[in-house]
Amino acid sequence: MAYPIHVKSEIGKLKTVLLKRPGREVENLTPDTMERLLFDDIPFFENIQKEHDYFADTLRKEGVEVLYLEKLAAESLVNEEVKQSFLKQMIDESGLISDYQKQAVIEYLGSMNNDQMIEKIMAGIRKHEVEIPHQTCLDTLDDYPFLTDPMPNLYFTRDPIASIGNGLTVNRMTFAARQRESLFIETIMNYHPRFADSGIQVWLDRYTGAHIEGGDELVLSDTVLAVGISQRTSAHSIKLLAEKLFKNNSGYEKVLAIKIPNNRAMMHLDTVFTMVDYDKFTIHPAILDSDGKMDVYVIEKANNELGMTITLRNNIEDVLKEVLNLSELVLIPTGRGDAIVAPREQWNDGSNTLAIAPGTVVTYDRNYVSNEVLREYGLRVLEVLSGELSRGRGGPRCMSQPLVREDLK
Ligand SMILES: NC(=[NH2+])NCCC[C@H](N)C(=O)O
Repeated sequence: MAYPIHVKSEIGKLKTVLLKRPGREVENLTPDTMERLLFDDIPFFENIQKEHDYFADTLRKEGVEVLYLEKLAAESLVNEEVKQSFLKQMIDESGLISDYQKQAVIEYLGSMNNDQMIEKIMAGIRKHEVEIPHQTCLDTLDDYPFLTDPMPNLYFTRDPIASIGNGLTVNRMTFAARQRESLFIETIMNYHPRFADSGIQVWLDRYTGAHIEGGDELVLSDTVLAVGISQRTSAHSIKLLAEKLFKNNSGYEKVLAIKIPNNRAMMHLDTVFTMVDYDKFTIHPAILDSDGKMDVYVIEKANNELGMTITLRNNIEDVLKEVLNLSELVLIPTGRGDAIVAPREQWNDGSNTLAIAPGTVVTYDRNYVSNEVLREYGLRVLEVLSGELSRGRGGPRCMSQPLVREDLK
């Protein structure tokens, strides 16, 4: 049977991917809100859309089926009851204070067709758009222009979800700015005809008591995962994920919990480390200490009381060789490891490659040194436009969620 989700590696030929075209939500960023909404600058709208279309076309030309989150979400709400309960939950999670506000917003959105409604929820709702009874109540009087916030990070489809084997994690995200994103995913998985009732396993849901984001979740093989302990993913959530995978015949038997620095530039593991071929990885040198070491906790399925053993190691190269049965392995340094080039290109996601087949990667054109190094190592590098997309601090891996990859031979 063909599963709607089937991802057993980071590099198997990509067959189906989930994207989100940047919409009005990025036009609703302002200098006052961008930091809280996790942006470092305001993108030029027309160009960010063009660049994203170029990215999608690059994938299509390589034979990848491109699905759009916004379209799937709208198609999931055909049933009126489903639509109403989705709307209610979305509005409950949108930070509105009074019931009057909530009711007025639900009525406003409910009067639209499903495509418009999804677009509007994602874009955010300005105060002047909705007439609210009892407008004099204090909670609508401040200067803040939005009733519900825009969700400008939606084009980073990597994060609210992670496909693992024939299942997924629907993520409880760290910052309020992104938490509603995974409600779209949950709704699609439960109600879209392509996914509903197809036996997809949910390894963690968005109500899990610990946070995790897909940028930290790397599927190294059909038995091994790597998960970053990062600004966005807690060690506790990795333990919960390992437990769930080990107990439920997922096929996964090892999880590498990789500790990375907690800062803006390196918010997720995939901003500093990605797999690009059977035996090749990109790595940002700044995650290694002066001896070239870092903390890697190897979590293995076991027949003990915990159901697992946990061993602290510090040589990532040795650990990767062992768990992937490789005699040799290449770590390719971002920006050639240069003290200026590496941090500069990493900032614009020079380490954040999307592998679409073993040895074929999609990268941002601006990171020309890192791209050159990848080519020197024999990789096929497909460059995409990055003037505006990069302002959201995410690259090709962040902007894509593989749903189906071919198994490796
Ligand atoms: N997988 C990733 N590295 N995603 C990058 C997400 C960037 C986004 N602005 C955020 O801060 O959440």
